[in-house]
Amino acid sequence: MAARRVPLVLLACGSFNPITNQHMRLFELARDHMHSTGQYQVVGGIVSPVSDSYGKQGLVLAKHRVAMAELALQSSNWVTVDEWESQQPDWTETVVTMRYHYGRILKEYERSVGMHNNSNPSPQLKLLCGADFLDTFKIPGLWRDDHVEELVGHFGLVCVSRGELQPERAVHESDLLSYHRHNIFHVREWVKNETSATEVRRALRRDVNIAIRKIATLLKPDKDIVHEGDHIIIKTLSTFKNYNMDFYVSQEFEEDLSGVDDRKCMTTITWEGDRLVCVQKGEIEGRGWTHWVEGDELHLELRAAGVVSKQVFKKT
Ligand SMILES: Nc1ncnc2c1ncn2[C@@H]1O[C@H](COP(=O)(O)OP(=O)(O)OP(=O)(O)O)[C@@H](O)[C@H]1O
Ligand SMILES: NC(=O)c1ccc[n+]([C@@H]2O[C@H](COP(=O)(O)O)[C@@H](O)[C@H]2O)c1
Repeated sequence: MAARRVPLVLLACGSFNPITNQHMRLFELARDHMHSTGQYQVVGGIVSPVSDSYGKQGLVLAKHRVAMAELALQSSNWVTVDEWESQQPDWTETVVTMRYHYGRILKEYERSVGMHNNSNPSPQLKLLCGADFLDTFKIPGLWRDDHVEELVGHFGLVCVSRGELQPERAVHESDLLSYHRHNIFHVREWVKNETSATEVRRALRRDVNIAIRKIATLLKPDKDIVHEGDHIIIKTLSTFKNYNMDFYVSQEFEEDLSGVDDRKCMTTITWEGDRLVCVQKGEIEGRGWTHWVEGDELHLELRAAGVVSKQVFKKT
């Protein structure tokens, strides 16, 4: 009788700032590879974005990184985003995140064993990473030795090649990694792919047209409104762009939206009862918006060429 395969969950920790299609491909490559060993059955994948306190330059707020990852992974039936790490008040070391998920996975398994009396092998959790991640083990002071030991000795690593990096060499040059090499799985990505979150952010910064419009639909912005008589400032704060609208009620002004979606228009904002109504005369017919408050909610209706979209903001 064939030995039963070990159920395996793959966990990827990182900034996901933002998630890219290469992150999603990592999971697919790793799953195929682990299945090809004949020992494992990959039963799930987890994307775990770091918390805001990681403090890396340009790190977008966790709620946006999580929201983008959730949308990106909607089409996957086995990889999900987990918010736990991203919501921790302090930066969480990777091994601590692994312990948390493994504890959760084991509890679930024990519950199912109790219910079905099954004799399947216990599940395992392995860290899924790119070759650049493995290279960071050798940076002095970045990783505790006992953490690396636990990571590769107890859990295990599935490492996907990235560019010219040589993860096999990194393992060979470390006594600790070499000792646990049987628990480090190397996956070769043969398709040359230089996608990186840094490059995606750079492209977004430089080309605000198509990319920013697409990303804007994924963001959850905050609104900060300062209201002094007829002078109103509405700040729309999101991670890729902040936009300030500074105006006097009933006074037409030229609105420069070049940092948002590359257009200028002549804008007038007036009160209609307790609703703030904006008319934007420019390239698109019937463009404008209406803001109003209902209890704890700020409502925004956006209009353009007969199309209406709505946003609701919760008071914080
Ligand atoms: N193109 C890629 N090939 C292999 N691994 C990748 C690739 N892109 C990301 N990864 C891996 O995905 C994990 C999470 O990556 P992370 O969020 O740090 O993205 P990143 O693209 O490396 O970001 P940045 O460019 O900002 O450093 C890491 O283990 C990283 O090595
Ligand atoms: N000692 C540790 O546990 C340790 C050290 C450095 C980075 N990391 C993790 O590696 C990942 C690195 O992500 P970035 O490549 O986006 O910086 C993050 O998830 C971070 O938490 C962990």
